[in-house]
Parts: sequence; C-alpha cells; structure tokens
Amino acid sequence: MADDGMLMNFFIREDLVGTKSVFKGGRWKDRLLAKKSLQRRKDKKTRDEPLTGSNAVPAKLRETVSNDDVSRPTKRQKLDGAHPRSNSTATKPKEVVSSLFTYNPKAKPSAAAQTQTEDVPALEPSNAPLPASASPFTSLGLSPFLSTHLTQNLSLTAPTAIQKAVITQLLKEDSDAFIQAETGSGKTLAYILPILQRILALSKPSSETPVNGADKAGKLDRTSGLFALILAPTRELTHQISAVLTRLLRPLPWLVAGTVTGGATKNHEKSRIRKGINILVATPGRLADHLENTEVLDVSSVRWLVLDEGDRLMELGFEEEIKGIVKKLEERQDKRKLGRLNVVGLSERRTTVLCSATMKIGVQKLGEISLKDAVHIKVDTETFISPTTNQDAAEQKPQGKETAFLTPAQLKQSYIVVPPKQRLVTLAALLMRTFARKGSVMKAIVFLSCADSVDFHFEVFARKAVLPPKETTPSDQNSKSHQRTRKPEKRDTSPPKEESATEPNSTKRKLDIPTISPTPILSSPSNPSLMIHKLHGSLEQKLRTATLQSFTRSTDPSILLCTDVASRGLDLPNIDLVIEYDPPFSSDDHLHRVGRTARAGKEGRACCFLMPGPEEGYISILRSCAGGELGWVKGEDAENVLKKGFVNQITHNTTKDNVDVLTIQEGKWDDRATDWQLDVERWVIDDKCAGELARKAFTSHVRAYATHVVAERGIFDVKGLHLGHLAKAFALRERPGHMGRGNGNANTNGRRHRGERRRVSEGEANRNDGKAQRGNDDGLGGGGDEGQDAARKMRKKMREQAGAGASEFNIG
Ligand SMILES: Nc1ncnc2c1ncn2[C@@H]1O[C@H](COP(=O)(O)OP(=O)(O)OP(=O)(O)O)[C@@H](O)[C@H]1O
Repeated sequence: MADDGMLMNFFIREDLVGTKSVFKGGRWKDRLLAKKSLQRRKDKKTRDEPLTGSNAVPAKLRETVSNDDVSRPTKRQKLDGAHPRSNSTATKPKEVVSSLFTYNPKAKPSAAAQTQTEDVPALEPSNAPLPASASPFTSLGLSPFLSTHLTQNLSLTAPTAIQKAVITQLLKEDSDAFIQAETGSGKTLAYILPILQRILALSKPSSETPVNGADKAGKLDRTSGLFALILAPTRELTHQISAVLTRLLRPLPWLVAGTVTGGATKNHEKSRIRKGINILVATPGRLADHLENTEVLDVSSVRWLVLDEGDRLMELGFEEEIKGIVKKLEERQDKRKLGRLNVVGLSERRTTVLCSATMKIGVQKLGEISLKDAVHIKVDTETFISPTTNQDAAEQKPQGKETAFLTPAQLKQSYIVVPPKQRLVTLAALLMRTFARKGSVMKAIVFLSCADSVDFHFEVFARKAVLPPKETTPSDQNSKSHQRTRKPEKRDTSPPKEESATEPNSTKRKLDIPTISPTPILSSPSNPSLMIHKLHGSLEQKLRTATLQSFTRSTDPSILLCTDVASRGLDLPNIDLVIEYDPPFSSDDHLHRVGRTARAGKEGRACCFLMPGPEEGYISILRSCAGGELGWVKGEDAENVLKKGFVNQITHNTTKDNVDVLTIQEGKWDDRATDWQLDVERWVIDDKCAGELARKAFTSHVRAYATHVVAERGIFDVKGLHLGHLAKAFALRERPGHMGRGNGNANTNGRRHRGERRRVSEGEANRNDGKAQRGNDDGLGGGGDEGQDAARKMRKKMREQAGAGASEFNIG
C-alpha cells in the first residue's frame, strides 16, 4: 500500500506535555514531527505558564503542524466536535483530519481524455417491442383470446424480437430450448405465453367434464394437475414471475399459479399444493425439499420445466438440487405413463426451457443436466440495429462469429474516476444533482458490494445532517446544536405486515418499515419527499418483500441501496439511473445490474464509480460490454459532479413544533463538500452504533473487494487499495485496526466470504459446493443408452456453440 505521508488522527495528549515521552511505531518522519511538536508545546508551556492549558493549545496546533512541514498542503484542523473554521476553545483531544482535496491520486490522462461532455444521442433501442403492424401477437401463432388479452388488458401492442422468436418456436415444436437474450427484452412472457397456450389447449376427458356450466365444459381446473414448473434463483424473482402469471391468468380463473420459496411457511405452501396448482414457480432448494417431503406434490403431469436465469442458478450452487428435481420428474412421469392420464392432449414428452444471459461452463453443465433436444434461440444485437432491421443485421454478421451478450443499445453509460477519499461525498453529490428537480428522475438504484455497506450508507443518507453555518459567529461556536449530530432516528424493528395489493402507498406505512426512510440529507426544496430504501440478503424475507413492494409502487422519487440480490431478473418500473458505486464482481454482474434500467425499449442511464489507478482498466470492459466503439460510454468529471452536487447545500431541520425547515446555504462547493463529510465523520465519532456500522461496512467491503473474478483481479487488486484513504469513504478517520486485508489468503478468504454472502442472500439451505461431475450421465434425463447418447450429443453441441458460435443446435 502506498503511503502518502499524511498525518491522520495524530494528536498529542495534554498529559504528555511536560513528561518524558517515547514515540514508537509509525514512520520515522511522523515520530520526529510528533517529538518536535511536543517540544514546542513544552517550551510554550514554560513561556506562558499562566495561559497554558487546554484552551490555549488548540488554536496554535494548526500552525504548528503546517509550519513543521511546509511542503505539505494546508489541512483543516479538526477541533473535535467543533467546526474547523470556528475559534472554539474545545477541551477535547485535538486531531488533524485528512483533507478531502489533498494527496489524492489523479486519474490517468487517457481516462480524462475519454471524458466527453457533449450529449450525443443514444442508439436505437435494442430490446423494444417490434412495430405492431409488422408483427402482431396473432402472427406468432398465439390464440386470438390471448392476443386480445395482451393488447387490451396488458397494453402490450406487439412482441419483442426475442418473444417473436421464442413463441413461434415453442408453439411449432415440442423441442427443448435455450433462450439467450439481453436484459429487459421480455424473456418472461416469451416462455410463459406458449406454455399457457398449450395448457389452454388441454381438456378433461369427456367422462370427467364438469356439469357446472356449459362454458366450463371440458376445461381444466386447479385439481387437474401440475403442468409447468418454473425455477428461478431468488425469491424476489419467483414472486415477480408469479405476478406476471397472475396478470395473465386473470381472465382464466379456473387455472391457478403458485409459488414455493425458501423463507416462506412450508405448511402454508403444502395446503396450497393440496388444493391444486397448475403452474408452480419455485426456488430450487425449496422445490427439492417439497419433492422429498410433501406427498401431495404430484409432478407426474409436469410437461414444461423452465430454468430461468440459468447462469445464476449455477453460480449459486443449485446444481445438485436441479439434478435431483430433473431425476424425480423423470421417475414420476415414467410411472404415471403406465397409469391413466386425466388430461386430454398432454404430450408424452417434457419440454425444458433454459434461459441465460451467458453461455458459461456452468450453463453448459445445466444444459447437459436438463436439455435433450434443444434449439438455441437468440436475437442478434451485435450491430445495434433496431429490431425492425434485425434481419439486415443477421445478414451482415460475419460467419462463425459469436455474439456477446451486450447492454441494451439505448442505455447511456458513464464512469466516474473518483479518489477513494472523495467517494462518499461524490456519491452524495451525484444523488443530490440527480434528484435536484422533481420529476427529472423517478428512481435510482445504487449497487454496493456487501450488506454491511448497504446498512451503513442507508443510515448515512437517512439521517438529518446538522451542518455548521457558512460563517461561524461566536454564538454559533458556543451553540451545541451546531456541534452535535443528531442520532439516527429510531425505527420500528418489528417485522412489517405484508402489504396487500390494494393498500395505499402512504408515507406513514413506509416509515413503519425499518428499511425505508425519507432522506432529508439528499432532498432539495423542489424535491423534498425523496425516499431511500435498502435491500440485501441478510434481511428477513418479509422485510425484503415489503421493501421491494414499496420501492416498486412508490409514487415518490426513490433511491434503492442494494447488493447484487437485486441485480438479476428484477423488473422494477421507472428506474432511470443505476449507479454501480462499488464496481461489479464480474462483467456479467455489470450487464445484469445496468439491465435494471433501459428495459423494453425505454431510456436509461448507468454510472460506474472507479478509483484512479488499475481500476481505470475497467473502462475498456465497460466499453466492450456496450458493444465497443458503437456503445454509448462516456467519462464524467468527478470535480464537476461535486461542484454541481454541492452548488447549494441544503440543511434540513425540524423545529420544536415538528415543522421541517429546509435552509439553503451558500458558499464554496469544496467547503460544502468538506462540511458534509465532516458532519458524517462527527456522527460516526459521536454515535457508538454509527461507528460500529462504519467499521463493519469498511471491513466487509475490503473483504468483498478480494472476490472479484480472477480475470479482473488485476484491475481490482485488493493489495493496491489505499486503506487509509478508503476509510474516509466510510467516514472513518483511520482504517479500523485488526483487519486482515486478505493478501495472500485474500482470494480464498474472499471467495469464501462471497460464497457466504450469496448463501445468506438467497436464504436457501442444502446448497452443495457445485462440484462438477462431467461425464456422469446421472440425472441427464431418460437414463439408459438413449438418454446417455442424447446427453453426449448435447454436450458436444453446447461446447461447439460456446466455442464456434453456430446460431442453432438440434440434437436428434
Ligand atoms: N411485448 C412487450 N411490449 C412491451 N413491454 C413488454 C413486452 N414484453 C415484456 N415487456 C415488459 O418488459 C419488461 C421486461 O420484461 P422481463 O422482465 O420479462 O425481461 P427479461 O428479458 O426477463 O429481463 P432480465 O434479463 O433482466 O430478467 C417488463 O416490464 C415487461 O412487462
């Protein structure tokens, strides 16, 4: 770690003045400086004996420090608890606080050169619906009933390119499918619609036809059997898929969809299964559990199995569960073949659909486990040609070249190179600037590396700042109200009641939930009701659900601070901006994070924070994820962001009569940024809980930093972190002691830590370590020679697909 020679938190205890002192530890320069300082104070004590004391020394200490080392830029002295510009006669120990604006590493000129300010228009959307006239839903083979429902009730005018391709294929043949498409392109409807249409085509045998109304004659009901299973990696995603199903099934009340997920009450799930479910959405761990222990769960009529977010399912170590599920489906379906089916039109073969953004080894393995005769369906976005001319793009594509999964073409991405000390103020400035005007931005997501960091930043932004006035007067200096930071408000920590769909989205209700708060510190007079939410995997499931619901339904401008638990698959409406405050752990994570905006043809912006040095190497990865030269990736000037963010410092206070008062203070932007930072630092010092939160966040963040994928560890090298500077981003004046940086062991420690983070975040039990069992055909579907042969061919094809980039594979 580089050392910039800064004297951080260095102070000399009053009781040492006049005694013989031995200085140990640190650098020789610092020891010498401390010795000299002590000597001068001894001399002064002798000279001004009557004046000496705690009141006299602090006023001179700043001079002493700055005169001692003339080459060092002037630092602002922190007189513990008081504003640095005040002449307060504090009696507490004195310390020199590292300035936000000195000794900062600079961004490379190459990164600065890429900073462009002109607002170049973004490209044509790559995930938008196709023109309605050219491709109505009916042209895909969907029934007039479903097409009308989509257009009239769900306001969907036409399918997206991937929907067109998938629906046509799945309605045409019973073959398995591997769907690969960019974020926000409508994959959920792409696989649900054909399944639904097929289920609607089924009927009861005439002898079983109910006589309760001619319109229902022959139609299935919830007791007719479970026909489709959809597996998703997270509980949030299962609930989201279930919500899509509920909307689709509204005019079809005789069909029922349900969910089983970790964290929910098993008995409750069992009783719903007993009543009958036709389409079940599940997390793999909980489904495997039910298959083992819930006798009423009959999967003999399951004819569609969907594995959504396949890459994530494998990353989370669900391989064993999925193998077990596939095996049980095979066994129970085979047994049932011998018996009598109570449904007419049910195919003998099960169709499996695998959705994944990437074609990684894990996905290949998942394909080997689950797919038999698969068609690879994807839409070419390589050349960023709008869907109307996608045909041209396909024709222009060089033969044999694999298309990478890219960010949506219309997404405007930026990066900002910020020195570690300025990270927190720059984030605050960016959010203040973003939400300065009401209506300009509705919702933003900020991604952080770990749950502890989310908790800390949530408290930072949820508190009310008590900043010192611009010009301190003697009365101000004596006024405690300017020197004491208010403690974070106590929130009710009791678990929230589940919100019903019809419940009004009142602010009062939001405040009952400890993960939601107003953020006065980021609000502005023109946008006073800004709300902040937090989400991570260590929260109770009820809280996660309630938070997400509140953020989704909020009509107030809102910010969501979260870990990667919210990066995959979640479809949160009106997200205008995604901020990757902590860079993603892999480029795949980046694609998914920024994919929360710019969905279904809508506009969106994303901004990635990087630190000067090796991290600037990530700019080229951002560019390649955006499609190289054609992508919209710009650099933002960090100083500009600070200037704009701190152009008007807002103070938010509550009077005795409980009236909120916003005051605009004028002054220099760098002073305001410094005041803002010092205010947070004072809070962290004064409030024990806040201090603990900050230290935990810092330590967890550094550990998480060591878990970037191997390929990117040269860019995100934990050994190169300047921990002293980084501490300031957590409002700490020095790095917490006794923390391993994990060098040498960092990667393994870090890996384990990340694994833990993931397990907790998904809350699923019985996860295996994901050991590969290549060449073992167990659970590959079918068993026997035929099954093994199909699996072998599947493997071969998928490897070819990953390597050479054929656009389609079929195994006969
Ligand atoms: N044909 C359509 N026309 C307009 N909007 C659509 C259409 N199909 C889906 N959408 C909307 O697009 C959004 C994204 O859909 P969905 O969540 O299925 O995308 P996805 O491809 O699964 O994204 P991700 O890869 O991030 O999981 C949803 O809000 C959905 O309602």
